[in-house]
Amino acid sequence: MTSPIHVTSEIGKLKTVLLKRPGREIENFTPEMMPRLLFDDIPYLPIAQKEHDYFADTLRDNGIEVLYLEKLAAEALDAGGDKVRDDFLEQMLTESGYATGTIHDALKDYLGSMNNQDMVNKIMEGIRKNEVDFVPTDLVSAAETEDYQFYMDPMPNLYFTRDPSACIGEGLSINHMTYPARQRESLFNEIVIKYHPRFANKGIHVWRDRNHDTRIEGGDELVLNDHVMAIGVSQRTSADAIQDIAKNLFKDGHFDTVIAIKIPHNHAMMHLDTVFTMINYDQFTVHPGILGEGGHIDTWTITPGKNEGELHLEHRTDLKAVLKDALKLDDLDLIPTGGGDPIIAGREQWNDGSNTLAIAPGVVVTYNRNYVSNDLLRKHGLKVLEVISSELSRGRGGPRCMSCPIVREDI
Ligand SMILES: NC(=[NH2+])NCCC[C@H](N)C(=O)O
Repeated sequence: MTSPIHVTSEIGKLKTVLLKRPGREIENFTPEMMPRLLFDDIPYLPIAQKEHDYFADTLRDNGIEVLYLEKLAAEALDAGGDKVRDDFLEQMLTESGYATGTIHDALKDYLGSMNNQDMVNKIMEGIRKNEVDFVPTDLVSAAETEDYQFYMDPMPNLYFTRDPSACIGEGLSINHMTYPARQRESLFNEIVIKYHPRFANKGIHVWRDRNHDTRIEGGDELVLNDHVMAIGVSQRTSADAIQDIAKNLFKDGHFDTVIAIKIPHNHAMMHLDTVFTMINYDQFTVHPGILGEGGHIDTWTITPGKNEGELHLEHRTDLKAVLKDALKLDDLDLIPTGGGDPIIAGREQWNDGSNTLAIAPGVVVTYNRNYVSNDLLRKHGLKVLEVISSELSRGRGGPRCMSCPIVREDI
């Protein structure tokens, strides 16, 4: 039986990818909510959808099957039946702050009256107080702050499907994410893997599930080849989580090396893939801003230790040398975002100029607005497919963030 998930590199010909078409959730908030929701602006929904459809069409035109999270989630609930739907709803309400109580009951009635697709869409876009038929009379619900508009917050970051889960080999990680704004997202991935007919009971290995306190996000998880991963030590991914997943990958998978790369902990560079991506057998994009004096950066090469369950860590600071050794290459082409010019690099990195999605070795999808980086990629021999990006980029993520590869051909 071939596994429904198969990802043994960042660059192998992409066959199947998971996207989320931006919906009402990306505009269902006010400027005051932006920092907490990890957005820098409020996108204009019709244009964001147009841009996203253009992105999806670009992938389809290149022979890639596009799946949508919102559709898979509803189909998973359809297949799971009443008990699965009820458990999912309870879990979602609990994680939204309503484990019990009259608001819980009112929200459950409200969502419970919908079909699965409407319910999924509604949870994603958020629930305003004024849309639920409910007058609080008990002390706890009456004490809820009146001026806050939402019972359940929107989840505008869902179109960054890269982050709540990551496919690795024939398995995946279903992630406990860092900020409350995104923590509920991976519940959708969990039900898809457990109950969607395409994935359920197919022997998919979950390298690490969402029931953890330590945090990891897919934007930090890069599959370099069938035995080497790079994982960012970042604002979103902790060292503990990296060591935990490394142990599981070494124990039950075909992986023997995890390179942990420490990047600055800030919003513009929240994940490794905002500053570093693999785009060909021996080519990478690198944002010059992550390299310190002399081009150095902290890395730890993690390999299995002497005894079962132990890890061996080697600290090194020459990224190029570390990658060359791990990938057994004589040379490497590290292509600097914005050509290395500090103003252009800063500007283009902010709009995800380093966040390229490879759909085959040497073929990448990028945002058209990063024209300096795009030209440079072409000069380095890459085929660059540009997609439109005025509204999508306001969420601080590019083509790699907006896509979760499910199946790639081996390299
Ligand atoms: N893989 C990525 N770089 N994803 C970008 C996620 C952006 C999103 N606004 C966040 O802060 O979480």
